[in-house]
Amino acid sequence: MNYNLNQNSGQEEKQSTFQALKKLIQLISEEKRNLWIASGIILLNSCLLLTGPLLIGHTIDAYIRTKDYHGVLVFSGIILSMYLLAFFTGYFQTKLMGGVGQRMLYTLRNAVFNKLQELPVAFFNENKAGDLISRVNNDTDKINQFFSQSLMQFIGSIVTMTGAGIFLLMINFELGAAALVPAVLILIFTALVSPWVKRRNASNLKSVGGMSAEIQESLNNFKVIIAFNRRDYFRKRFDEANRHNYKTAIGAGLANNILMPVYGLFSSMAQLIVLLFGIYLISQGQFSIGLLVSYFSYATNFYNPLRQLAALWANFQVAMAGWDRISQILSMKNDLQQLEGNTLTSTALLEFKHVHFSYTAGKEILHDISFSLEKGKTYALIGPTGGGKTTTASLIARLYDATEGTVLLSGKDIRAYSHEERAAKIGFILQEPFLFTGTVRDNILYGNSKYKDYTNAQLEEVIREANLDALLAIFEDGLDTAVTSGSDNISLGQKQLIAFMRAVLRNPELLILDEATANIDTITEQLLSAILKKLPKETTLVIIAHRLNTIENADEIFFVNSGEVTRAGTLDHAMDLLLKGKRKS
Ligand SMILES: Nc1ncnc2c1ncn2[C@@H]1O[C@H](COP(=O)(O)OP(=O)(O)OP(=O)(O)O)[C@@H](O)[C@H]1O
Repeated sequence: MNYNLNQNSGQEEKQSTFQALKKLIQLISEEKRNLWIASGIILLNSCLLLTGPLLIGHTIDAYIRTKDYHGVLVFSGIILSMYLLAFFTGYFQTKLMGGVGQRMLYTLRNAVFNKLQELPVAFFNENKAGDLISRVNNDTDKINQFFSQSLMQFIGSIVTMTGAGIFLLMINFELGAAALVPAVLILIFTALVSPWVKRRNASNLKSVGGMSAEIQESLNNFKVIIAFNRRDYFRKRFDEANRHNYKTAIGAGLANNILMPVYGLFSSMAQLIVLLFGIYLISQGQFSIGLLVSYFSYATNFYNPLRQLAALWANFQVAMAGWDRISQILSMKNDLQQLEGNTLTSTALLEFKHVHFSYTAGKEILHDISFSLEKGKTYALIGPTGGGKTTTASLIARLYDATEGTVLLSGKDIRAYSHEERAAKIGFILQEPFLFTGTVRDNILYGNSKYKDYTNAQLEEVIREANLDALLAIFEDGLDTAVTSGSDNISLGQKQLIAFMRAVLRNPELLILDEATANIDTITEQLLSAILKKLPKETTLVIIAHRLNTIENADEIFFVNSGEVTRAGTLDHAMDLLLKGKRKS
């Protein structure tokens, strides 16, 4: 599956506006009732507003011209009450739709965020965090804005226009038909320019995503930027992203506003038609002044909402462009699926059978790899930088699936295990451990529900039994030591220790340490090796290390170079291979 959102035009983009809207409404199905109520109110409001001009015309012809002031007063009262009712129902509907919009935003953001949680590592390799944040934050808000502010006006405008159109035709068909000709031209124009308007808005949302990615990257790397004094470089990069966003925003703004003057022009044309044709009909004795006043009112009731629709239609296109970007994420599927009913085919704890792997199509990183790991043994993966050690370990932990060949865990295809089963069996300490804001305790217990209700004293006991107490003692406040976002208050080595404790406490059958001691001093490193020696004897260890002293106790050493894994025999032989490999590269 192509996980790159900016390359993947996605099926979602090809769907019609109607299909897109249908899917969006499905996602917020629990709001359907409120949408119906609000639509009912809009219908009532439009009926109230539409009967107004008819009553005004009637008041002029029946009471003002005959000087029946009692009738004028009664009808003025009726008209005023109708407008007041329309005001209160309008207020209620605005309140209702504001709630709908906010709940929709909540549901959408949850849906997108939950989908992100389901997606594999490959998805995050392909997409920048800043762009994803912009989709979760900004694009969902565009949809909220349309639903909370524009949708009901949109429906209201259409209902009012339809009603006014019917009245125009009913009062005088020829005059009505003539008055509606400009509206037909407007519809054709709108249908023609809408795809262009949507494209302009999509390009603007994309550039907002790009800018957000730029900000995220420079904030993440601010220490390097300051240390290398590259502020100007990043300023320039941000300026370019900002300029691009500015240009696309101007383009989108132009597209969104182009409808307005065109609609205005056609509305004025319609009024001129009504005036000239109406005067002609009065001169022929076929029309009264009262009717012409009502007629003008209906023509205004038809063309004013139409003018409003120009702005609302642009909002709708922005929302649909946002929805396309969101539905691209929602349509992504995790291709690391669980296989059904797999039988035992190997006795080893883990086995690679003719495994090939590519991160991107056409560039193979691992070539036809076969090896097996036995229960309770310690293995080391050594090899030159970029040789494929982390990639091999990532396939052992099923962060990715092999492009070809099979990985077996306890004799079964690794794809036959659920994510929970696999995570319980395999512990992986990454090169760059990631910690969450909280305490050392929160981070140690991350993904480990077994001890979540333990008191600190009970947990300390468990830590002592696992021989990890000397590591915990390194932290000033023990389990309560604060870890802040970005974990800048603790050292890289300390981060590795927390990741180490986290993995060991889960008691996995297979523990992978990818350069897990690279930032740790020699004495603490010896402490870690002692802990590793005391792990349950059936635990299998896979250690990736550049420092060879960390692997001297390995039962077997694999040499990983240029995407090939070979048995390296003794430590001396492995060092020989490593030196040769380095000389070659
Ligand atoms: N996410 C990725 N997308 C594309 N290519 C990648 C990705 N990660 C690694 N590679 C490529 O795969 C190859 C093997 O990388 P890998 O990280 O497995 O090497 P390594 O032996 O662990 O190196 P090191 O000792 O520096 O950690 C490299 O050529 C690298 O450029």
